[in-house]
Amino acid sequence: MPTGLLQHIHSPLELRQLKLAELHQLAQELREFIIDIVATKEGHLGASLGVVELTIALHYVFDTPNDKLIWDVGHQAYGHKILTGRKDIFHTNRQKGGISGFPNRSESPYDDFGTGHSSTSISAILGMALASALKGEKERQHIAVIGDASIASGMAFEGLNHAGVTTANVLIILNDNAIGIDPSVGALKKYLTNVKKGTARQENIFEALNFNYSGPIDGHDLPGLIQELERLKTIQGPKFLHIITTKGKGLKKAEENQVVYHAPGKFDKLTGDLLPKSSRVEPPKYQDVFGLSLVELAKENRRIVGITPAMPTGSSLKFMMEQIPERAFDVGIAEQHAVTMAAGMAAEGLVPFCNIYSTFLQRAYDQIIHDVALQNLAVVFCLDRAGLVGQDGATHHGLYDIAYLRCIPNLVIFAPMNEVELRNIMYTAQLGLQHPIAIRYPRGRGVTIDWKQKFKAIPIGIAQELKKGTEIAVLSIGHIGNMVTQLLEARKDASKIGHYNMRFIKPLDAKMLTSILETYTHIITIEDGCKAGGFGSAVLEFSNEIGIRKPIKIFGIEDLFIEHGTVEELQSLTEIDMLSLNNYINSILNTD
Ligand SMILES: Cc1ncc(C[n+]2csc(CCOP(=O)(O)OP(=O)(O)O)c2C)c(N)n1
Ligand SMILES: CC(=O)[C@@H](O)[C@H](O)COP(=O)(O)O
Ligand SMILES: [Mg+2]
Repeated sequence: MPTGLLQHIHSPLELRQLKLAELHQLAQELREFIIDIVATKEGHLGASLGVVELTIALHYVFDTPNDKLIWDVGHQAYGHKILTGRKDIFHTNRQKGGISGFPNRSESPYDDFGTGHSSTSISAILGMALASALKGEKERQHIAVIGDASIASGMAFEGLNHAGVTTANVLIILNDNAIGIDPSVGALKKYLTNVKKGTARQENIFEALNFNYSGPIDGHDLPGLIQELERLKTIQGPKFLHIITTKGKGLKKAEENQVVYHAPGKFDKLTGDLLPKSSRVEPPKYQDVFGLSLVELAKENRRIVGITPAMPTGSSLKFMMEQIPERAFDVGIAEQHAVTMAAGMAAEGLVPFCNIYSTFLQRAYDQIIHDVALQNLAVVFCLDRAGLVGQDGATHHGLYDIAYLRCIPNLVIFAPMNEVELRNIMYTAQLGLQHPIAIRYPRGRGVTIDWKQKFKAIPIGIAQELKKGTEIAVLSIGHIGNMVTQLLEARKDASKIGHYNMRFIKPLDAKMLTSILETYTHIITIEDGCKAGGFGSAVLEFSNEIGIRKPIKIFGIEDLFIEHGTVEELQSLTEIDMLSLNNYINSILNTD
């Protein structure tokens, strides 16, 4: 429980009663409180620690929630949540049934706009400012806080480009800590560094875009920040404040290792030391199987290139960036650019492995269709974090990729059941595939300790019969198939149940599916993706088309957004878990 000044703050109203001289103490208490909770409950640490002073200053100066405030990405909004009435429930952050790790309109009137994906804040705040103007609410202030990595994204530029020719009352605050999750990249990063050093040769970009620019100023100097925000409050039209902060500020370890402490897991709140992980030998993370296998393949095949939009660590493309830097590209938070750049490379005969989290690829949909699939360019999409991702929740689950990709002509879609299949499909994809391919795999670990086996090609469109049965066929796609295997191993009547690892969502294995539909009385499909338009849907369509109709039960995610929790909790909530599958099988076989 917080003590001191923080214990009395239940909303910004109480914050505004404090004297300026007391705010420094409040900042210290807020930092300690964030560290205290995140140390045991986990979450995004560095970004929130870096904006403690800014958060206090914004709620001190502006009339929130009447004035509008948007946090880009929203992973830095822990202080905001704590100061706006959620201090007592902050320990439920990212837990099932608890508050979200990101701003969420349904959670608080202070969360003006839901975020999670980056670079949306400028467009959203401009929309709100234009709406205020149309409604005659002339006094209302509109503020967006955006990081240096997020502002480099195309969508942020689109917002700036428009805002600059309006008279909208917006204040864009660039929180420049020179890092995203990994170090920021690109020409804009260089430009911002030059501005900070006073050596920028060009006219100020933001002034050129018609913003009233101020800064750079020290984002940890509370009195200075407050003074500047008070001044900007009196200026009408588009304004831009550039502040410099340190990610992880106030926890030495987090300042020193900003990549790890972006989201460090559990740590000692006093020393900052990460808590030791289990010493058990575990299967590798899928992301590492991708990253390490890509290096192996790229050493043999010089046409292979790797691409990540700002996730070298999360995707493990960092291994290739370290070992073969000339062929591995971090393009910044620029999913659309990443996809079209991959298309360009494929057009020139390279084999681009474009690794994008399933949820972030949503942003590059037209690029997949128009730039890749329509021209049948052999880009290899590696979709990490496909399926339920856990505590990041609704903004980050990768539940839609099967549905949004399945309708695109030319595209092959594959989901590995384990690490060996991931390696083998990567191997297959660089052998001269004539089509683009999407390979979807989940967050977390696989199932195979001995995963580094010799590469073997996987024939395109061929599924795998894992086990024959007599009555029910379970058709699984991807990693969730391991849960089916486990269940069948535990059932005494397993001889009645067949299990098929379908591997390809597209093209479906028509021969095997036909034989399954002819042989079994009941079909079950299971996937960690949305039901609508998903893998089960594809099986239903197929059965309808060939005119062999059997009862087909689809296990997948209903037409609802799924909040946060552990993956296991969410699987059970969405009934794609072992118990639900077991119960359904019992209901068919009349057993319990
Ligand atoms: C569209 C999109 N792509 C990637 C991400 C993953 N991501 C989350 S935070 C982040 C870095 C943000 O850096 P910055 O804007 O500088 O904020 P900071 O963490 O430094 O406060 C990235 C790449 C995302 N949330 N949204
Ligand atoms: C805020 C954000 O979008 C990322 O930090 C995301 O939480 C990363 O997810 P992983 O932990 O799965 O890499
Ligand atoms: Mg940053």
